[in-house]
Amino acid sequence: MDRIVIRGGAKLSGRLPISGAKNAALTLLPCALLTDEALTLGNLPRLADVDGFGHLLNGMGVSTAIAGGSPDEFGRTMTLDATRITSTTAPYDFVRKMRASILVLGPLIARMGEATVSLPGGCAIGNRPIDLHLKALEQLGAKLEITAGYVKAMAPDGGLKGGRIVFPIVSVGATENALMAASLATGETIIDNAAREPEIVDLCHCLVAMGAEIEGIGSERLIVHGKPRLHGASYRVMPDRIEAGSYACAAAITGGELELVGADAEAMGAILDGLRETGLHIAPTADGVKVAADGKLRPLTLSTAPYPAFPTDMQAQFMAMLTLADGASVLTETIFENRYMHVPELARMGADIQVHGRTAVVRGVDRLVGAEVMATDLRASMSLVLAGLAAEGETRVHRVYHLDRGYERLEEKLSAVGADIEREADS
Ligand SMILES: CC(=O)N[C@H]1[C@@H](OP(=O)(O)OP(=O)(O)OC[C@H]2O[C@@H](n3ccc(=O)[nH]c3=O)[C@H](O)[C@@H]2O)O[C@H](CO)[C@@H](O)[C@@H]1O
Ligand SMILES: C=C(OP(=O)(O)O)C(=O)O
Repeated sequence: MDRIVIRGGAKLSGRLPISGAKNAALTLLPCALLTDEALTLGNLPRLADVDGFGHLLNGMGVSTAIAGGSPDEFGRTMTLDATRITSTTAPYDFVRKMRASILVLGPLIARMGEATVSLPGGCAIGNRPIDLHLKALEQLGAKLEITAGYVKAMAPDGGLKGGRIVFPIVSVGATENALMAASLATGETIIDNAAREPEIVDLCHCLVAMGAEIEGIGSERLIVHGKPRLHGASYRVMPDRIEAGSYACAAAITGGELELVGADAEAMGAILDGLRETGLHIAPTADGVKVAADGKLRPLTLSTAPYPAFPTDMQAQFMAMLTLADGASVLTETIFENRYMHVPELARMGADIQVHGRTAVVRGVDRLVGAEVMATDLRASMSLVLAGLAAEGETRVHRVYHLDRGYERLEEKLSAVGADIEREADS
């Protein structure tokens, strides 16, 4: 299995391109199932999850053609054609590797009247049930049956009907499934307590480009006027705010300066606020956002919560950065119950972190020391890379496949701005 080897200590500086957003891509790809015309998605990041989703759709009879994308370019354009859907099943093997596979459920039942999708089960960061996805689809008239680890969903005669969905807690994925299904349902659907993440806004804009009618985009109440059919469209995936935030942390932890080319500052509100609080200078540029460290990092207190608050997907990277701050930081994780798997690994590099339930107290230390560390999930992996960039000596991050789910050619991007980092393959 590949490893990432980092010799820490280099200050990063230069221009670093930001890829299309993984979490937007993973909800735009299943939109292809909503129409018998072609959907072309540009700026798709080259990630294991995007490839995996393409293969899942191929298994359903969707053809995928990739245009452009020479090996030295970032991003690709994919045209997906779901003229004939030949299977409405998402098998266990896909869903267990990529939870976002559950996002085929809404589109399939809306267009085909049926879907059989493996239950995803838990994962390294928590339990992650899908009850809210299922309840939302029931509000649109779907009949559900759970057998042998699969959820089998059927639409009533005449298809899904608009309804009222009130989410008891904010869920990104359940809001996405509800939006896609409601776009092809008969009549009006009101979704209350909808997630407001920028990736949801991206999904709404793509659905509108396909002929959907949605009111309240970006708010917690979405009103969808269902259409009998949607048509093809061309849509460009938004920039990845989590990737951009992660590389901003890389500039901060190495005392460097980076221009994040293509980053969208507007979508990064709470992330940039947090970075500013640590003392990082942040300025918009014509091409993106420039971030520059200025002396010792200041500690901070933050809590993860749904957008527009601080995202759980940035908690591990901030924690790595704050291990070298001048004082004690307090981080509280409110979204996933088990998202501190990086703590013992950071501790092996000299970090001083105490976890009490959902809260972690990070006391800044003077230095980190390189070590062999094990990545447990995507953002935990990035936190170890960040620590490695600042640590004395060599860090080897094992189980790199997690990083390949969410960071397009990480070692290439980082070495181009001065990091001493390489991928070591098994001989
Ligand atoms: C592919 C993608 O976009 N993944 C993101 C998405 O995941 P995902 O869509 O899975 O996350 P959710 O927003 O649904 O999860 C939020 C919380 O709701 C709970 N929940 C969710 C669904 C449900 O049916 N029942 C339930 O109890 C979850 O366990 C969690 O505690 O949003 C998360 C929260 O911003 C991010 O960390 C993930 O990177
Ligand atoms: C948790 C994440 O993704 P997923 O929902 O795809 O597991 C993430 O991107 O940090």
